[in-house]
Amino acid sequence: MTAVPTVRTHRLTKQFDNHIAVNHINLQIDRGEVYGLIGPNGAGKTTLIRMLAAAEEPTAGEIYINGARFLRGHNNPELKRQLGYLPDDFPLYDDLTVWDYLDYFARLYFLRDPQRSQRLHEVIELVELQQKRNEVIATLSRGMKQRLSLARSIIHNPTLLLLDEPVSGLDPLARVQVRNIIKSLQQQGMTILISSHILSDLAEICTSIGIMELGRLVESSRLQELYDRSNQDQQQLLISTLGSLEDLQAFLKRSQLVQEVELIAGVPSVRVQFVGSIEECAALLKSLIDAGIPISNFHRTQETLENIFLKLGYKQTS
Ligand SMILES: Nc1ncnc2c1ncn2[C@@H]1O[C@H](COP(=O)(O)OP(=O)(O)OP(=O)(O)O)[C@@H](O)[C@H]1O
Repeated sequence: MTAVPTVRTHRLTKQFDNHIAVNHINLQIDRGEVYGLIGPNGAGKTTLIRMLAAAEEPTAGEIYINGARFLRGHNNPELKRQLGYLPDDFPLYDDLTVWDYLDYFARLYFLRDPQRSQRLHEVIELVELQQKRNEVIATLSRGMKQRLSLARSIIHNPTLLLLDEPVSGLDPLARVQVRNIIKSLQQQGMTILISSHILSDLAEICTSIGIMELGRLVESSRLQELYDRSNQDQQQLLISTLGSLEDLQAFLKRSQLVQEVELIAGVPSVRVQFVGSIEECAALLKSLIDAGIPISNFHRTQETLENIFLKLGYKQTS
């Protein structure tokens, strides 16, 4: 029996006046995935996330969370209990302490003591705000505030966490901290949907990627599949030798699968554009060794998610 996906949508659509912001989207996110949603400004990511979070009513289509359907015009309390949502502009209450703020939200979810206090300790530890527990929110840095918002969105231990641009405006260290929290939540079994324009961050944490363009989901794949597909067309190899660079270059140029060989300044290495499969790549390495060329490094580089996105040719909205 196949497992029920955590999120499934069927022809999900949102129209604002004459503008279709989300257009017949069939999305599936399996349990335990970290699903990265990317796409240019105005592609419809926020609108899609808001519909999944029950913050926006769809114009048409269906949403299923863990197999149960969101009912139109119904409060869906059981389903909402399974959702955590961090919008990109959620207000914090500056005068409250970290503890009181989280306690307030825990009460909204009817968590009772001693479980409520225990859960507060857990999430405060997870987002590393133990030292700031009794500080008022106004005194926190931007990164700390974002970690606190993340703690608020998971206080009720949801199965699905929806994060809309959670790292925008954060410095590199603060982004690492948020990434680490997301990794911990995934290890605890949470399914996470995250939108971001910082593709290098998504590449670090995501298991799958969806690309939106003009309201449509134009790509939805496992991250590894995207990498494999992009590597099928062309790969870059970095090869170093202890011997003569000229011999190495001449040998490589005889291979029909090598399109270009470029010397790298200052080091005994070449950069090679290679158009073969991974097996042919292994065969190239073997042939170099068989030919007696002393190879000291042979590295097949991974295309970045950013390059894959650009190579796929997705365009900006107007
Ligand atoms: N409440 C609304 N009323 C009218 N149009 C809206 C509304 N919300 C969003 N839109 C429009 O729907 C389209 C999709 O917007 P959305 O915010 O979902 O895109 P996005 O991919 O999240 O963009 P960004 O990356 O800039 O956050 C845009 O053209 C936007 O102007």
